[in-house]
Amino acid sequence: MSEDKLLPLRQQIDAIDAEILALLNRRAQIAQQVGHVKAETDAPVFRPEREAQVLLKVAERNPGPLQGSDVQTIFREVMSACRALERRVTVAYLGPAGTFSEQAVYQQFGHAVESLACASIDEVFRAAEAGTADFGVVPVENSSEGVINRTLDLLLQTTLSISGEVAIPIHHSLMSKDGTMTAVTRICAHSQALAQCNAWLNQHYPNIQRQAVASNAEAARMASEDATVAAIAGEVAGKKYDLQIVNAHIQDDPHNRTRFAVIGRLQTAASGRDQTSLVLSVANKAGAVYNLLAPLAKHGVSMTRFESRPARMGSWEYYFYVDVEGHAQDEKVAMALAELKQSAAFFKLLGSYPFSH
Ligand SMILES: C=C(O[C@@H]1C=C(C(=O)O)C=C[C@H]1O)C(=O)O
Repeated sequence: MSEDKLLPLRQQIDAIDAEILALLNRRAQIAQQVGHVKAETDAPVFRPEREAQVLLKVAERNPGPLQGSDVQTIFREVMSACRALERRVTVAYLGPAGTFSEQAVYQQFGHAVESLACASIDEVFRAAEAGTADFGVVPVENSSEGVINRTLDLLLQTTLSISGEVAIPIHHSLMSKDGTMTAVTRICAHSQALAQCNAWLNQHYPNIQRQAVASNAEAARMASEDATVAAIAGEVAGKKYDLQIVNAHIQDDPHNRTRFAVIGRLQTAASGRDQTSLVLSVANKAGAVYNLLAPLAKHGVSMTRFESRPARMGSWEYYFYVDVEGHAQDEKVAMALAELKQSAAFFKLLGSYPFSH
């Protein structure tokens, strides 16, 4: 009988689990001591650069057979639980619960956090600015649909810094109460999700009405109460509202991803593999943008992102959202930024944080 063979293997697993448990709690005791040291100087509990280094190291050292990314998931939660012994940080996000924003919170902080659902991106910023939350998580850009304008506008004004970045794959599913489309007369989702599934919907359900609602989670809630509504949402939201999947992964781009910024009062220290975000503008004259960016090339700093937004002052002027490789305190980045600041009409450092892709 296979049970006879399983028993000794399971006994070995039990013994290993006891060792893991003891080691986890030894780690937790040290984290508590770290917490006491930090409390003496009112130092920040969450240190994204240190957590990024720990995650990088475990993936590098991982001998297998466990996959590196799975080992990182485990350690993210270990650190989250250890950190919660120092203090449980509060993180505001664009709610309701079950959205991809909530998933982004857990991807950055693990599950041992207090997550605070907010009704709008503005409210996430306000919560972090007022100190109701230690951090906020806001969407910045979707790989299919482009930037989230409201976030870019608020980053321009805020006193907060970007202290981290999370990118998560966005997989949309079509879901209904009974897993069929028989009774369905309306497909509901956030306008971004409808746009990201546009070609698929045109092909499969060209005659069913589409309705944009406040969030995919709201669409899922509606579908759970009304058999004539199908929702497009992530599977987490579907589970939360007990929906059945009609079709999984219906987004037009299989690599669809959204980047989120972690915003807070913390200015993240260098981890060794970092990225820096800034906003610039120049006077409206020939060659101005070219000249503006020259210091980056001069100091060998790579630009990884360049996005423009109209300044909305009636003139055709733009704000440029630029990401560069490295930390603002790295020598060559510091020199390039000092020169950029000199020549730009407007310069704002949004923050430096661990590189996450
Ligand atoms: C233990 C610390 O505090 C937190 C928890 C960490 C961990 O569990 O490894 C790492 C960084 C901090 O976010 C620390 O700063 O070293």
